[in-house]
Amino acid sequence: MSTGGSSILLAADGLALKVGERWLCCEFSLRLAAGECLVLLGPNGAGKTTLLHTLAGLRAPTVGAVRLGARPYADWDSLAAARFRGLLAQQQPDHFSASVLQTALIGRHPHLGRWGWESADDVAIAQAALAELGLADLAARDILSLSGGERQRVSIAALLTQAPQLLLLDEPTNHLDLHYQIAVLELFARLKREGRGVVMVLHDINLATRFADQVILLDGRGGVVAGSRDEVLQAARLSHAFDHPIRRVDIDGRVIFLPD
Ligand SMILES: Nc1ncnc2c1ncn2[C@@H]1O[C@H](COP(=O)(O)OP(=O)(O)OP(=O)(O)O)[C@@H](O)[C@H]1O
Repeated sequence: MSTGGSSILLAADGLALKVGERWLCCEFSLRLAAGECLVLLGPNGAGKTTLLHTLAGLRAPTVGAVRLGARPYADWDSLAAARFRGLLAQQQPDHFSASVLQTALIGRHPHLGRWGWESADDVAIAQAALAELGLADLAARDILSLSGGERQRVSIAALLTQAPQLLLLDEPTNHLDLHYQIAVLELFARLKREGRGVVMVLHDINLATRFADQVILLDGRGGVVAGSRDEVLQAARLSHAFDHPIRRVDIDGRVIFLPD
């Protein structure tokens, strides 16, 4: 995949991943430029989260190299890396009571000075992020009292509060109703247009069709196809990867993939 001359936020060369004795994907490369969205697709257990965590620098690739901006993760100071890229994890472990605002403020930690105190500006950034996710009225609520969808939106607000250049999102639509699924993906699309980079794991092929510029499709058997959205999202490739017949339908100028 090539993205011309614009600023590269994330690159991987000759990447291949193995867990235990099983290869999740054979070698491939990627380039993600500012202003682009890459979607990772594939069946359960194919390796999407493992790949996302590798791209986030949380685990080393089995083969190949990952670069954040122009440098390998090993050359990054951990706080600087946390200001550059942020990860929305698939599950949020909540063990202790905290307010929604305090939880969103965790996103400011990589930005705080040596004493670690949040300033009024940090609080304003967190409050704006909560408002963006429709959570302003819940700012004082205990995080342990929230519904699944509300909790997911707080996690997204914490990521916006972190304000990284590159957003790595593991199933960002988890727990969200239809309205918020589209709203959060539109929000990430806006951040992308403003010059950030987005990498996200999705299960919905039609949301991938709508929001991706590039796609990496893992087939769960070690096969991987990486390329532009239209190169990768083809009925035959998707049917093979998901081991289920999938048809392409064109409706009112939009492409829809339907499982038989
Ligand atoms: N430490 C490990 N040892 C052995 N296998 C592992 C380990 N970690 C992950 N796996 C396996 O690697 C595979 C890929 O897991 P991963 O979570 O990346 O898949 P995924 O595509 O994100 O799946 P899902 O769609 O179900 O979330 C799974 O079969 C998982 O059980």
